[in-house]
Amino acid sequence: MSDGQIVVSGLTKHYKNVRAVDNLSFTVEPGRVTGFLGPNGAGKTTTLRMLLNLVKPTAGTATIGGQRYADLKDPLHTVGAVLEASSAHKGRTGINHLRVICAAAGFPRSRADEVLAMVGLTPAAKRKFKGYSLGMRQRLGIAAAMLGDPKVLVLDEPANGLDPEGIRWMRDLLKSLAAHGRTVLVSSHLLSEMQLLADDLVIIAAGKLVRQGTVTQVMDSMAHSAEVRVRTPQVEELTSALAELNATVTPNGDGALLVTGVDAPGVGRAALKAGVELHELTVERPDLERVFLELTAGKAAIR
Ligand SMILES: Nc1ncnc2c1ncn2[C@@H]1O[C@H](COP(=O)(O)OP(=O)(O)OP(=O)(O)O)[C@@H](O)[C@H]1O
Repeated sequence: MSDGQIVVSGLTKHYKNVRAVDNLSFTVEPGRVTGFLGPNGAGKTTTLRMLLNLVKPTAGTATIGGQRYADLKDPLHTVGAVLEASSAHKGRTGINHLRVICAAAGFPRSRADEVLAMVGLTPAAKRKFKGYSLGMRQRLGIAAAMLGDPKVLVLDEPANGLDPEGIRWMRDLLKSLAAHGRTVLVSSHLLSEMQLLADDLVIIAAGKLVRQGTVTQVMDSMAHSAEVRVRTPQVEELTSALAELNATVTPNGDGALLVTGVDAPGVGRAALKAGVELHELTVERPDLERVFLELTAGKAAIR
């Protein structure tokens, strides 16, 4: 087993009336950014907290490189985590916040300057934490997580509070950390962001796994919902030919028809057979936003 592989197996957390996480299993590979997606209340934070030994599972295990967090020999060099907008002593400067952690963890003091530079906060090093914007606090949180140069990075909704430029910066940083072999697990409900950032996706709803795979695999698994856009001067003939195949045909308003239930070759064959002239035949891939909504629709309520 690889050093930085995360394996979640049968992980379960029941609170009094809520199955926050329900027999959840998935793996997260090193060298890749994995997006951990789910609607509000899906159980993402609870899962990450169990992985980091901050919440005790009702059942199941979560391991990093084959070991539970509690059994890691050198946790600070193994896992760095940013669980919520970083909190720090309000009157302390950014650099001092990091130096305090270095001192407590036995890291060299110079490491504080290195990670501060890594997150682009050097110009604000001597400003007090209370004057930091939410985006700057997120950056400081990441800096703190990177102090031990960990193999695994776990971030809960790191894009929260970041402006578009901050989000781009975060994306580049996380991708480059993964490209250097680290395991990067990022929770989010920002699907558009995950589409740009993640290599792999783990999608949960109501505490349960709904999909795991590469971004492309997850999209392909939803291929049945792909629509075929077709344009023809013989709308009625094509519509009735497709109706025989039980396809659903919806006028798109711009003169095109949107067809579901039959793939593009099927539409082409039906048109040929019916002697219908086609002016356009395109597959409209569903975007991740739609895939995600379809996968998790209705699940948030049944808890
Ligand atoms: N300490 C707790 N006691 C009782 N219920 C809890 C506790 N922590 C979480 N829950 C419940 O467990 C479920 C999952 O919560 P969790 O915070 O893990 O979801 P999430 O996916 O991180 O959601 P969000 O995106 O809103 O942060 C929710 O219904 C939540 O109310």
